[in-house]
Amino acid sequence: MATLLIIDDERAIRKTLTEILTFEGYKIEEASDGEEGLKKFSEKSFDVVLCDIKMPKIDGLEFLQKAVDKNPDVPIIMISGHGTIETAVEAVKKGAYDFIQKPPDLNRLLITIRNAMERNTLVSETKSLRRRATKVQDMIGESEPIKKIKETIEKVAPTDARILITGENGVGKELVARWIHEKSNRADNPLVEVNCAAIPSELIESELFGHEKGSFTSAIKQRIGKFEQANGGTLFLDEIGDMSHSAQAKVLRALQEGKITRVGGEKEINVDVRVIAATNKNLMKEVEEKNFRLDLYHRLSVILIHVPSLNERRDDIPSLVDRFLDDICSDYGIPKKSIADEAMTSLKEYDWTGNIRELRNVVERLVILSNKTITKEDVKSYVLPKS
Ligand SMILES: Nc1ncnc2c1ncn2[C@@H]1O[C@H](COP(=O)(O)OP(=O)(O)OP(=O)(O)O)[C@@H](O)[C@H]1O
Repeated sequence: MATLLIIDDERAIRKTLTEILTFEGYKIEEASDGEEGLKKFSEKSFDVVLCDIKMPKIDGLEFLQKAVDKNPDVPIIMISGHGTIETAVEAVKKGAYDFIQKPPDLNRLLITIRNAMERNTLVSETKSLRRRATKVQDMIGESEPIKKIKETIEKVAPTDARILITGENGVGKELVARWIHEKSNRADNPLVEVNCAAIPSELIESELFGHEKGSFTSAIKQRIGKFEQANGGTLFLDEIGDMSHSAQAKVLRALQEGKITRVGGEKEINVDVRVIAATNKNLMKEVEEKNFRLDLYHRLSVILIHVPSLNERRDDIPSLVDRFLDDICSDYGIPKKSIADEAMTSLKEYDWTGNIRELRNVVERLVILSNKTITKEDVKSYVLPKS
């Protein structure tokens, strides 16, 4: 549900706006002056902010400036009373999305909010495009398993075969999926990622297949699901082992027929999507325990890629550490720190239950806390042994 922040010192205006917008299906938070508004704005994320211009303490313009500094992506609509229209125009020049006049005209208000939300989606879509334009991170490692994974990627990427990637958390499953997409004929189209474990089971179907307006209480407008967004490209279903039974059935149908139906809709929509799935679970065990459908398992696992844990390929640790030192020091804008041989040996022997993600965090910690050269003592002090 979209959340709006209304900042106005006039209680009556806040009350009216809240009533109207709640009725329209928005979730509303109120603030009675710019200061309170700014506090809420910093604490939570909002889809749109409505802000009065004339207020005590921090006024609308000052709020705008500070809010834009904090998060330029949230559209702010100014509410202007008599005599503040010029200020409202100025506010728009300074980054406000638009303004509406008091007393607010209902239609104009709703349209402005809707447009603002749409712009917001565009902004995030452009960002994800930009992210896509940046190069996929190198896959570091010369160990036998990594070499084999790289060879497999070369072979399977150009086909449309579905791939199941298995391995513990933080081993690089997502990176493997990105490389497969990058080297496929679909690379110019989107790679859309869904983390099935992060989405509540009652929302997963709408997330994957979209919904029609009004199909359930919070479905205030039509929404395009991830399958449609990934059309022509790749859909990466991460943590597939956590998907609900009913979503599994629908995904199976989408894979069998290449068609989906939005939640609450009737129309069948053709989708051309290559699915790559990943899981840290033993899916066959999930099948035996009846948590996962065998037919879906077979559909997803034409090619299996297992990414071994870092503890099983310790030879890759030095080159990973070296790359992370490079990246982190350049992010911090400092000369690259070096690492003593003995310190590297300690890192090679450490128990990396958190895999590569943990290794990167540890290297970042060492960069921050150590002097020019990371010593064995640094590793001893800052990388605590696991019991
Ligand atoms: N071979 C590699 N070379 C360089 N960086 C890597 C490599 N493998 C993984 N990483 C980095 O380690 C981090 C974790 O990798 P990734 O997110 O791909 O793991 P994952 O297995 O998908 O984790 P999860 O199961 O928790 O989603 C990322 O920042 C990734 O870029």
